[in-house]
Amino acid sequence: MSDDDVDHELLALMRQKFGLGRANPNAPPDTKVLEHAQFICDNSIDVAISMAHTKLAAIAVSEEMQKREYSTKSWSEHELHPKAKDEATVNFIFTMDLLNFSFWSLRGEEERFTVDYKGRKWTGYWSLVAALQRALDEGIPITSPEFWFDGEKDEQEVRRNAGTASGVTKSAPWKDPEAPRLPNEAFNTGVYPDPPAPRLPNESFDTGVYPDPESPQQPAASEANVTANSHDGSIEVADERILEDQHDDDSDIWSDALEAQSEEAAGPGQSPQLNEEELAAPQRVRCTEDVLRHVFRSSTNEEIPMFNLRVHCLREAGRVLHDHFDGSVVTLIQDAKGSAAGLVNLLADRFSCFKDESNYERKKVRFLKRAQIFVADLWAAFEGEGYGEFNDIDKITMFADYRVPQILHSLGLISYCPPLEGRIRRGEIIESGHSWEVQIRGCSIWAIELLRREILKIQPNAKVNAILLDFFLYDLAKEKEKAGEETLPHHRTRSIWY
Ligand SMILES: Nc1nc2c(c(CN[C@H]3C=C[C@H](O)[C@@H]3O)cn2[C@@H]2O[C@H](COP(=O)(O)O)[C@@H](O)[C@H]2O)c(=O)[nH]1
Repeated sequence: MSDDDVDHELLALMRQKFGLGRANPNAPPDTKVLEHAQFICDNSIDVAISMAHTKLAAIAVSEEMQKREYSTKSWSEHELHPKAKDEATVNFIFTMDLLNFSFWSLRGEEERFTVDYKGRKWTGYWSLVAALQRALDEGIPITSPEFWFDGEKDEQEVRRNAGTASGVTKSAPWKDPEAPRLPNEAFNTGVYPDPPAPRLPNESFDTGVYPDPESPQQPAASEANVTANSHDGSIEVADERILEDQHDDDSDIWSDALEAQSEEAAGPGQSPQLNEEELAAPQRVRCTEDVLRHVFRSSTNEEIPMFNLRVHCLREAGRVLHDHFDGSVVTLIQDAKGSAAGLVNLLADRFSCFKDESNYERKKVRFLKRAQIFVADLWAAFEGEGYGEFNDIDKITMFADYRVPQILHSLGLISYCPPLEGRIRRGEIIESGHSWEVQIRGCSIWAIELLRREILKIQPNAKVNAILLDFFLYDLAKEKEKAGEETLPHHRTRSIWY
């Protein structure tokens, strides 16, 4: 670091020591996400924003949004989104955005995690929404916090009865049901130990013939999984195959635990069988991992990505809501007193699984993607009224996921340095927290802000904010993907945050 570089850590320390720049307790809440996005963009060397393309996109995007009459109403028009303006919808949206991350797959369209619902096959984000709707149709109360909270106690009882708690090797502490928590550094780095790699196709076990790792459908050698070593916080990049071997080594112990609870999956698309009592009275079903595997069952060989961590998110949210918000999401919303930024900060402060932060140039930066999209989904679903009424909704920024940066790149608003573009084009995983990932996320947020400003320059009365721009561009990205118009693939980072 050269002499004239600002040492942000030292600056923050001096401010704290001399009470300078201390947040005014009466100031309106601010998430700092937009400020940090501008800081990242101003200091990015691998990702750039094109103002020329931003100005052009402002014309095209505003015209298309006007043509489609794009508004908060568009949210409820999606087939799978809940329509009622009630507390059940609040709970649905909270559950959805608690788990709204990492749906991309190393597998082809036929093999990737897929949910069959209402006669259609749903993948990606929509597979999550479909799985939740399917569970509710089956009478499983998957969107109620007390269900997740009570399930944690049930789970420990089930495992104690199965006598597996002591049997799980310490080499994978996150698998040990008695382990108090995921390693703290996992929350700090955002890199979580991957759940056991998906099992190989069943026929491999029957025939003993395993797919040739070099064969085209296998992930490229460089597409690795990233796992956090829970002992020293280091990041190990393990090849997919190595991870599968590890999984096979541990799987006896791990699958013993599951078998102790119920029959193993009867094969692709079949979940562990719920017992007659559970099937007859699903509303009394307990939220054990077995039941969650049933909820998130796939019609292919791939289970929902990062299953363990999704369970962890549900368990933590159930505990925090029970301990601090009377077990109610509505109470959580009311505690924010009508402030969108206040609700985002409340989520980030109270729920570690919403605390989506990173470091850039020795400064802590906040993205808070799922906390922000929760507030945005509430605002859109309730059309700015009732549980969706906020006095500062325009403080919400774009949600730094992996899909919108892809369309921003295809529209020319953002561009990548050749090594980064090459890595994305080859589909190689970028470690969570890597400078490249932080630059993509920060510059995408700032690009949407610049786009919003350019639209208001040409249409001062446009009803547009970062949320509607983001929703519109996400939907546009999915339309392009469906039409096979994808250009550069999205960047791949296995992350719990987005
Ligand atoms: N920035 C942004 N990211 C979004 C969404 C949505 C869906 N929002 C719905 C609600 C209103 C809109 O009209 C949408 O219909 C999902 N995601 C993220 O994308 C990824 C999933 O991608 P794929 O694997 O292709 O399904 C994953 O990180 C997920 O968290 C969005 O709107 N904005």
